Amino acid sequence: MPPAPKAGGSQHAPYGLLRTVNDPADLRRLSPDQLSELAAEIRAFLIDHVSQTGGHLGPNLGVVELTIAIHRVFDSPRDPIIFDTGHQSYVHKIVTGRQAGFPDLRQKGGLSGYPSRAESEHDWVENSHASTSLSYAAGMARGLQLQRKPGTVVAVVGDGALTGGMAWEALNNIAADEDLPLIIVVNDNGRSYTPTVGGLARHLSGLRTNPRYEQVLELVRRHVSRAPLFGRAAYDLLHGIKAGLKDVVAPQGMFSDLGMKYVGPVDGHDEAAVEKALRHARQYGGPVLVHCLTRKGNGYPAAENHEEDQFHSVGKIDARTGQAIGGPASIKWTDVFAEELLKLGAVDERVVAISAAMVHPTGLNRFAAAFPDRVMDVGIAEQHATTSAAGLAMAGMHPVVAIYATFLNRAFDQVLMDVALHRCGVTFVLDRAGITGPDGASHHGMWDMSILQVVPGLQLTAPRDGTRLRQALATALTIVDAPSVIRYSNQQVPADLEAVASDRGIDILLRTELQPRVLVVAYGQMCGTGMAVGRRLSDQGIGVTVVDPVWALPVNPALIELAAQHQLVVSIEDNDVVGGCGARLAQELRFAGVDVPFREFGIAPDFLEHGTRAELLEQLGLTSQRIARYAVEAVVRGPESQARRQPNASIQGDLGPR
Ligand SMILES: Cc1ncc(C[n+]2csc(CCOP(=O)(O)OP(=O)(O)O)c2C)c(N)n1
Ligand SMILES: CC(=O)[C@@H](O)[C@H](O)COP(=O)(O)O
Ligand SMILES: [Mg+2]
Repeated sequence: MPPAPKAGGSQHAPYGLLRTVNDPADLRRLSPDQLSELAAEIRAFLIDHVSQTGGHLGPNLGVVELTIAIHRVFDSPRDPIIFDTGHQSYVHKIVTGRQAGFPDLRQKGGLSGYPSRAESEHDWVENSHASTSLSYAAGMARGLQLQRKPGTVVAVVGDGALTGGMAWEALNNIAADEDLPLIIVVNDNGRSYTPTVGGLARHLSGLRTNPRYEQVLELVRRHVSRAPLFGRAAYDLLHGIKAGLKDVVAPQGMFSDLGMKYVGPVDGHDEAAVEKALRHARQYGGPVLVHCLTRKGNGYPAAENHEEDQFHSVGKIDARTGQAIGGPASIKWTDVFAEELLKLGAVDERVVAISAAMVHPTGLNRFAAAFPDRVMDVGIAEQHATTSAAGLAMAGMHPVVAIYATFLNRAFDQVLMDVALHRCGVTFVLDRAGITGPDGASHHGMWDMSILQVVPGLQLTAPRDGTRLRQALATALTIVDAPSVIRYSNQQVPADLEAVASDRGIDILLRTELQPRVLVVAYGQMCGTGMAVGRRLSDQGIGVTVVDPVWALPVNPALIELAAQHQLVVSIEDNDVVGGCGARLAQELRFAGVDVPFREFGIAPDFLEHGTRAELLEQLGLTSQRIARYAVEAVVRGPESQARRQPNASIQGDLGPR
């Protein structure tokens, strides 16, 4: 049990031993007692800091001893250490010289919540999308081999990430290469957010034989090595006993069946035991899978006992109690979706819901409680989720795939070729669309409208408020011959924004008395910004119309006509500006022969650092001030006045300061 942080949260208590650890080499000088003390200090450090900043507290409390052991046995960065998903890399950062950065964890300009190559030579993979580590590791190990470089690649992969398809593509390859210098450390805490699902989870728990398997083995090893038989005979005897034991005490793991050397299961909170297993694995020389049993939130009862997700990801909390700090939870888009799906599902038995290991975060938990056999958690398997949804639709159901926008990226081909090609009525509800903030580059849901707008027949809406979300979900369930997409952010739901008129499905939010010169087309939550732009233009005596297309894809012909009645069109979206809905509208105008100056405002085609949503929107110039300023100058001095500042300016340069 770590020393309890002092009342009132972060005291940044002195961490005597921890302060002496500035590099992994410092770990190798510590005695077993000091290692136990260090683990306790690291736990206290994590609770002390992450309770202040928010972050992945539970996963990191579960890998304290495991990370220490890995850094004592292997020599990072000569031995590259890859963390799958990367949310459990805080301990790795703590022991690789970044303790001082934790007060600014996940804040703009501060420490990333994931590995960061800019931060350290010990970090390799920044992508927070799960199930990729074994592929990176296989490639790196092959690279070391081909260059005849020394070094062993270590991949730390969770039981949840192992349910992802890429992990099995990699395992298939790795198992066939008996010389690959690769150690796979399975961090098996039995959970993703909730208990990990599927046959693999069952198999892993089957491998969690009682620890007696290792003890019995140790006993046999000790006595056999003293027997009169020596050399090969002793080894064969021991090997035969061990294999027999494994069959008797533990089911033969599928990893061994695949040809992988399997070591474990090992108590992942017993640093010495993990170290021993890793040293044994390293001696083997080829790919080895070391199966470590851990507990998410270990050592912090508030996390261990947190039923929903064992503090997988927390906001600011009271370090002593684990209670959330801050005002009453505001109504999020997810809450509105959860409530509406429950209502619609109660009267429409076709509705089934699919999640990729995120039932709670996507708001499906209430539907699951009411209709347990109509929610499928497929594990971290977005591609399977998408194509199995196509299968459900073919069987006459109406599947609703609830998924974070950024994670749909990896299922694009399934949306295109498995859903849309077959005209399947599947509804995708994309949560965390747009700028999400603290999770950084691979978590912003900024590409969905760009990649989805090329899918033939796909219908997409970005609701501007809760009422439009409810209406959108009801409409989506009537679309039975094409994929339908509803996307919204991780923010709280704005107040309803009623239209002053509607024109063939287009909601007109603002129309000045003055002859309208500027048309502002705002998508989703950016309608608020669109209205602010409209008010600024109106205050400057410029006639303006602000509209919400409601269903953004396919482009509504009424919007083309509306654009033709204006001198300038400005689109605003919380999506990559390249290939987004604005770009698609501009293209449709061109195709329709409507020659009106057009400027799209969106997210620059770049990988955005972590920060708050507001900070990043400001940085991107996605503000009403900047957009209105552009529109005024374009209308008053002509769009050419807004020509690119230099002939070869890239899109990024045009969207304001980087
Ligand atoms: C492709 C993808 N889908 C979903 C997620 C969201 N996610 C982040 S961590 C996590 C659970 C990971 O479970 P596991 O690999 O067992 O790691 P643990 O948190 O248990 O240490 C999920 C589903 C993700 N990061 N990537
Ligand atoms: C690591 C990961 O992918 C998730 O844990 C993610 O950080 C959750 O994001 P939210 O906090 O927006 O649910
Ligand atoms: Mg897990």
